[in-house]
Amino acid sequence: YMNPLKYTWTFWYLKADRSKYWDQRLMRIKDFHTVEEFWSFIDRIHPPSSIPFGNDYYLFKEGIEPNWETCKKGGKWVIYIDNRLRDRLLDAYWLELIMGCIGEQFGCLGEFVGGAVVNRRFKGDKIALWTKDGDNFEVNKKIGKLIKHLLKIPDFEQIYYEVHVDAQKRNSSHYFQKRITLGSSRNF
Ligand SMILES: CN(C)c1nc(=O)c2c([nH]1)N([C@@H]1O[C@H](COP(=O)(O)OP(=O)(O)O)[C@@H](O)[C@H]1O)CN2C
Repeated sequence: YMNPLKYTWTFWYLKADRSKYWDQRLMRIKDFHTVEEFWSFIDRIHPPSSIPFGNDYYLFKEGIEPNWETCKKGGKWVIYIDNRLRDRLLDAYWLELIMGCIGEQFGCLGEFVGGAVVNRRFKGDKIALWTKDGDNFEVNKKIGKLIKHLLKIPDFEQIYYEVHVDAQKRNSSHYFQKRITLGSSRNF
């Protein structure tokens, strides 16, 4: 007897390939309806720490494509992984976050969750949780606190919320627009 998931989740993979447009590089890989299906897949693929730089993993609810167009009203909590700690933290954070998603650890706030992302980047890896309503400060703040709890991120470590509208506008002049910051700044 298989354990059904509350939602169906879809795994996407994005390969770094400068010769293709971004949306042509995003590949839908597999849907999961049960816990067993999900873990047998996750156990078989490379962990984030061993995929090439420039590649991404996405685990999103079925029907929600992991792109700004589909999620235009939304935003994302971003966790920047310190390069010195990437070998220890990247895989651990990713597993905690995807377990939190499929395991409905966000409780009634789960309906606001779109999915989880890991960006493998030479300059520094990132993990993100996309939420559906970029302007719902209360909900997003509660979700941010749950992320820190689930991933056991120390209080002083900062995580940031950015809305996709700002991410789209970002270029050399714009920096990451921190709509919400959770965590006390290091320099007290
Ligand atoms: C429909 N469409 C084009 C489009 N639709 C999208 O939804 C979308 C993009 N483009 N993205 C492109 O990737 C670059 C890196 O973002 P990054 O988040 O990987 O972060 P890095 O700067 O590589 O660390 C973004 O600057 C953007 O060019 C990202 N993205 C989500």
